[in-house]
Amino acid sequence: MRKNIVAGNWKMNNNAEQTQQLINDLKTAVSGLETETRIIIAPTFVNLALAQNNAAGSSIEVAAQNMHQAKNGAYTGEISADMLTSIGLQTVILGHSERRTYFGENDATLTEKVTAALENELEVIFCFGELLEDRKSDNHFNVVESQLKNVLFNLPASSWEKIVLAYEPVWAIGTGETASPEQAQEMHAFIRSLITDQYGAEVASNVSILYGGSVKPNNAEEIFSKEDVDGGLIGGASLKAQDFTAIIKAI
Ligand SMILES: O=C[C@H](O)COP(=O)(O)O
Repeated sequence: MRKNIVAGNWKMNNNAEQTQQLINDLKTAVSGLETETRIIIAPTFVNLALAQNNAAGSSIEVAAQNMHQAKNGAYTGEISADMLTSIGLQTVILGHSERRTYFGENDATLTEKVTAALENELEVIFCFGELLEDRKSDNHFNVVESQLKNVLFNLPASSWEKIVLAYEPVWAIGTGETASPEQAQEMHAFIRSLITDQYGAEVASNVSILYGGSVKPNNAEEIFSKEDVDGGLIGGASLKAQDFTAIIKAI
């Protein structure tokens, strides 16, 4: 049975002190919550170990925002899957649109990254989604289908236990504009149907599909109420303990 997940992608925000403070605030806020929802935060690389230590003993899981596909070697500035698991991390976000846009990540790179993550037994939160021009030209289903098929559909069915999907229409990220709950549901149902066609109903029904793109306390409940929306990948609103907690409570 798939789980609801609320994951906060902190992006390039919060120094060490702010990381510690936000985790402390979050721990207090979620300590009394009776929820089955998985709560994940993804601080910047340099603060992952600190976050891991601070979150220990709470229900907050820590994830990385990215990793390199190589095992190790001369890749200045990069971080390997083994380095992440060595500090106790179990989850990595891959394929975020900011990585695709600003750092040139594409289907080929992401195939390598997903493979390396899974080989190291990391869970992958795989992000994908169409640009505004794709939606305007009614090409959004094709774009999403190819992003998924090119990177994930060669995996064996067993690997899907370690895959979480995050549909993030690029036009809704950080813009204050969200997909309507109906648009999100329409796309999430389409994604689940693609997985059903490729892997069968059991795999499809067990995959958590998160929505990301300007999810806030005031719109989370309506988006999360949709049948195929299993939570969210939250950017801006994950930087305030109160807002992030309100979003967790909205499931
Ligand atoms: O990873 C999170 C997404 O990019 C959403 O960011 P946002 O909530 O600031 O729009």
